[in-house]
Amino acid sequence: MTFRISPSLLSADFAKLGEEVSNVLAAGADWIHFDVMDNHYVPNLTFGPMILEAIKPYAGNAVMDVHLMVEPVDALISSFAKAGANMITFHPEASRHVDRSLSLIKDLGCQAGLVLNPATPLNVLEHVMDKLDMILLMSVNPGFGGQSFIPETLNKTSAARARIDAHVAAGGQNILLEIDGGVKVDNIREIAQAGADTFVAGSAIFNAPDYAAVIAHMRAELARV
Ligand SMILES: O=C(CO)[C@@H](O)[C@H](O)COP(=O)(O)O
Repeated sequence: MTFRISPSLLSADFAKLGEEVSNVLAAGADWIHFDVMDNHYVPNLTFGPMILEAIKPYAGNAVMDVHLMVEPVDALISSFAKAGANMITFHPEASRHVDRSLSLIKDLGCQAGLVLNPATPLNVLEHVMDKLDMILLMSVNPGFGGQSFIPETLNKTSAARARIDAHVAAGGQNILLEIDGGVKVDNIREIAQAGADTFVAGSAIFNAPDYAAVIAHMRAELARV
């Protein structure tokens, strides 16, 4: 399996975001995870599309993995697609018309995903599997970096993996499975063994003095899966 590491800029130094993007990619990251919080859907406020546009040149060809923690979603989907997002994910609770929001993302030329909070059941995926490029399972409640991984996420990850495998076996497209929250060197292997292939890590990488060393450690753990 191919694994991807997507460092969350939420824990980066906001005073030098462009440099942080270049540095973490040079340190071996695959994607850049861009957490958009609106102080409405979640109790925190981060960045908008103008910031994404400003940092995009620092990312080269790396996927800008935009996680919308906003409500409503549709107007911002368009703004972030124009600003350079490659993957756009949103929470089903935040869209009145989930199928329409997924189509909007695809029509704008981006990849689309749904994000499930720890207490959101997998059933919400049932009628939209054909439209998904990625499922993002939150392993913390959204809004803040630096929280502890919720262990029940491992069972949910296995169940999501089983759904994806069944979908592919029935002739459907592959769907990436990303986990976000409390991902560290010491739990990434267990999360991968449960079925994840894409890992968001914020504080584990950006709070460390040597990004490359942490990413190399994570990859070494993933190589043991
Ligand atoms: O979306 C979120 C939080 O809402 C995450 O992306 C966190 O930013 C991950 O941070 P760590 O738990 O890895 O520090």
